Amino acid sequence: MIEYDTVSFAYGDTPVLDSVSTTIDDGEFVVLVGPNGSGKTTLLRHANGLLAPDSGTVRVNGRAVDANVVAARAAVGMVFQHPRDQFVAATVGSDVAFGPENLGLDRAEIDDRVERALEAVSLQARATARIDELSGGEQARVAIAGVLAMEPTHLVLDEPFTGLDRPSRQSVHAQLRALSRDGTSIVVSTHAPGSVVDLADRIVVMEDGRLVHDGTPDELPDPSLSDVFDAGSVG
Ligand SMILES: Nc1ncnc2c1ncn2[C@@H]1O[C@H](COP(=O)(O)OP(=O)(O)OP(=O)(O)O)[C@@H](O)[C@H]1O
Repeated sequence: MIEYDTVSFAYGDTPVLDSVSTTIDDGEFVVLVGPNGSGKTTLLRHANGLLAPDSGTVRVNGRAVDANVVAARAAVGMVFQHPRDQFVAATVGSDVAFGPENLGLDRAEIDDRVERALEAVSLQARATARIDELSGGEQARVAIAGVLAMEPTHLVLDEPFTGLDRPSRQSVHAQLRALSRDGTSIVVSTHAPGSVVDLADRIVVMEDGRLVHDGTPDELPDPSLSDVFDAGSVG
């Protein structure tokens, strides 16, 4: 469970988060929607201690993130906006192995994790492929596999559909749906919700650093949110 309790944050003199409270339950699929600059990335980066609140608290599995950043990072896997920036190796398998290798696991356990992570994103046949030869959708799935190999209980994806064509998006959607069914909680941020909303248990809408809507997809559309939902539809 990830709990945001009245979290406020500013970059220097620029306030970005204004007393944000919401909880992501275990196994829940949450879509975080908001225009560019509304504070989505800033909010997500608090979930594993990349940023710390000026006031309020973020807890992961009941423990304050700033009291144990290592535990929060183990529990919350993050896929950033441009997966390409996240790769550290030339081939799929070696990139996915990088995280578990840094945990100091033995080789058999590393190989096992890589196999399971690639299977979870249906890329087991591409383990020896060069990452720069993959499609955008396959690269997004490799980034997800790299995080899954760390065996997080929560997966947080910041604008994972940017630059993906429709088949690639559908493929990533399918993988996220499967992971969610297997019990991983998932948070996807997007400025252009589109069809990812169909996967969500809950939609959280941000505007200017505040949560302006937090509810099930059935509770949408709220006419006051039409600007957000008209902003685009790529997700
Ligand atoms: N490192 C930083 N230093 C100063 N201001 C920042 C920094 N990162 C983000 N901001 C500002 O904070 C505000 C919120 O940015 P944030 O990236 O969290 O929003 P977002 O909703 O994720 O938008 P986007 O989809 O464009 O990433 C914006 O006004 C942005 O310019």
